[in-house]
Amino acid sequence: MTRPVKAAVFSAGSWGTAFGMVLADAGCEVTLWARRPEVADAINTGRTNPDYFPGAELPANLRATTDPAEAARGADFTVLSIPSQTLRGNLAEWAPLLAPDTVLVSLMKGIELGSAKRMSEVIEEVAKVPAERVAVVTGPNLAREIVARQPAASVVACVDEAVARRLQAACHTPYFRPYTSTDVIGCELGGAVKNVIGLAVGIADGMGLGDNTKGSLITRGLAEATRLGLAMGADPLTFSGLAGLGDLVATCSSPLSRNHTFGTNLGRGMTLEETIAVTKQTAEGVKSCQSVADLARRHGVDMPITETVVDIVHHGKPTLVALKELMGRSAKPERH
Ligand SMILES: NC(=O)C1=CN([C@@H]2O[C@H](COP(=O)(O)OP(=O)(O)OC[C@H]3O[C@@H](n4cnc5c(N)ncnc54)[C@H](O)[C@@H]3O)[C@@H](O)[C@H]2O)C=CC1
Ligand SMILES: O=C(CO)COP(=O)(O)O
Repeated sequence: MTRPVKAAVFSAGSWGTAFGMVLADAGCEVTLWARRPEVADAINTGRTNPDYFPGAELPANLRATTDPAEAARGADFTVLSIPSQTLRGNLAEWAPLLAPDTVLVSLMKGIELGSAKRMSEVIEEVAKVPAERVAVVTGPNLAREIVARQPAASVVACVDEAVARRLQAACHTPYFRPYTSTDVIGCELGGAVKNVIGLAVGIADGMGLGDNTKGSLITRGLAEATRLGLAMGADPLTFSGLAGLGDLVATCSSPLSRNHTFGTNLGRGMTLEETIAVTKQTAEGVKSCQSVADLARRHGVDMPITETVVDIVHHGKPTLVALKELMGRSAKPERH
């Protein structure tokens, strides 16, 4: 008899809990690492994570612990779902605890500030593992809808296709349909850039602008992601898939998106400080817009919407001025 696949998920936030549930529903034995003992207790005794998903019942094969060594022990897959900017520090602590040969799986949609590294690059560097042992899950996967077991598709990417197929089997459920890819670069860029465009669309929504603006921002945002991807060696077709267009559509249409909501609050006239104060969960685009803009500059790629988001969010540029400048750039042919 073959033993069940074991998965460790760091941590018990919104997407960590939801993806842990997906893995458990797919038949894995899952241990979530929670920072706070009350969260681990609620999961183990009440089968719920009330801070994130009040009322949602979690499966019995999803357990939680505050002990990272216990979570990591014997895991075939070690899933990482924490804010991108904390990954390097946290993983340095967890690396000595990781099961030998475990596959590290990033759920994170950010780019490291300063280094401008993708999450899989940070993982390879800190855990000292080859690219063949690092995978990425990305796509239109708003955690709250996943916890409600509403149908969604996703992409599991690894440079080693056999590893991607193993992960695909480990997280395939009647409501969660993962597709494999070997384009890790494209998948990670798709996730990081869509958060920045989600902020831009949120700002436009908050300013009271309509669906023509939204359609324009999504499409030209996709062109920015594709251009950056091409410059960095990604497959441009990845951006018209789930990791690109699919996630842009979900994020830019949904009030469940933290990036979209963050932008909407800014667009309505809240200050950055006020917006941060009312944002309870991770909105990766707020920091990653700077690292995406940095990547673009390093690769000589023009990303005007991304630059505009940086100007509004970090340099306090008034939204109307930023909009006028964005629309007033020199006329061009439509290119990706
Ligand atoms: N929530 C969603 O719908 C989705 C989120 N993602 C991505 O998943 C990643 C995680 O996001 P969420 O789970 O949504 O965020 P969250 O804010 O709901 O949860 C973050 C988790 O990280 C923990 N954490 C925060 N700071 C930490 C630190 N310094 N050290 C260790 N742990 C820390 C928190 O306790 C919490 O458990 C992000 O990169 C996000 O872009 C991707 C797809 C869907
Ligand atoms: O990545 C997500 C959906 O795929 C979640 O988006 P937010 O991080 O903006 O909530």
